[in-house]
Amino acid sequence: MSTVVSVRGLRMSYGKREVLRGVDLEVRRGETVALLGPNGAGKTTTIEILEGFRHRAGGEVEVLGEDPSRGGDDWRARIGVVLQDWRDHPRWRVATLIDHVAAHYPDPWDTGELLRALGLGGQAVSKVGQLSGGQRRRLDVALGIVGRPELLFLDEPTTGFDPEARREFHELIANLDTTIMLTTHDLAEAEKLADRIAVLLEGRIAVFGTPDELARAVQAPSLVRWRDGSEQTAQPSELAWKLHQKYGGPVPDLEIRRPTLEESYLNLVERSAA
Ligand SMILES: Nc1ncnc2c1ncn2[C@@H]1O[C@H](COP(=O)(O)OP(=O)(O)OP(=O)(O)O)[C@@H](O)[C@H]1O
Repeated sequence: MSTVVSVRGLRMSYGKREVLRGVDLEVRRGETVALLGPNGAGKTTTIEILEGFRHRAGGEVEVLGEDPSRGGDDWRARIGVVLQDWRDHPRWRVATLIDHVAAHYPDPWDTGELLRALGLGGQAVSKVGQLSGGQRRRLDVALGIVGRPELLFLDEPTTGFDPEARREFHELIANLDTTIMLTTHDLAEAEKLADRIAVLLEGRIAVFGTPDELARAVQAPSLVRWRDGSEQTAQPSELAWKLHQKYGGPVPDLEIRRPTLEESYLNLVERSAA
């Protein structure tokens, strides 16, 4: 599987404040990677460096085979970007704006088809400034994918979506045939969309892997419940074995619940803050 994004020892500072202190990351073609981390961890900074919008202080970065700080128009046309906050063109009509952006790409989506796919079919002639927050966000996504990018960056894509819009958006993203890198604070979203999850903490990637690998690496406690009690433990099979011995056979109503992604994540963040 080929590598689409390769980051080695990425460093970035704002003034004297060092935000990224050696980020290593690799995204393979076709996969969806979620970048998680607390507020201010440097997720947007990382994404903006990969998009070529920000110059790094150090380290090696390659996106679609090029250094983003030197990427030209052809390179940029292969990348789709959905920024966190994009407030412009209030007077443009939705379809006109998409047509305008689509004209910059060699093989764009058909505007009507794209709007329908994003649940914006009824807003084609609405002015951008009159859209609701969720509709505006979907338009951001439309603008990010209209050029059928090989690599799509989504920075907190579903902020402000209602549950139905979020579900529809997840279906759309899951069906996109492209490599995706997204940031989110929604753990359920990361679990649903991402093949692998990277957690950015204190300027480095603390853990990178599937949700299961993350849970194993973090070793957040599992909950063991049985008829006569319950206990949280990082070694559930050990406890189950002890209980087995204590009962002299099968443990009545034994249940082992592994940590959710959210529990693993919070455990990791709390440990780093301690
Ligand atoms: N242009 C800038 N100038 C100075 N400091 C900045 C700038 N952009 C970001 N920062 C600082 O760098 C740190 C990382 O910011 P960044 O936006 O990358 O974090 P984030 O992980 O995306 O946060 P959030 O989850 O809140 O979006 C923060 O402390 C932020 O205040």
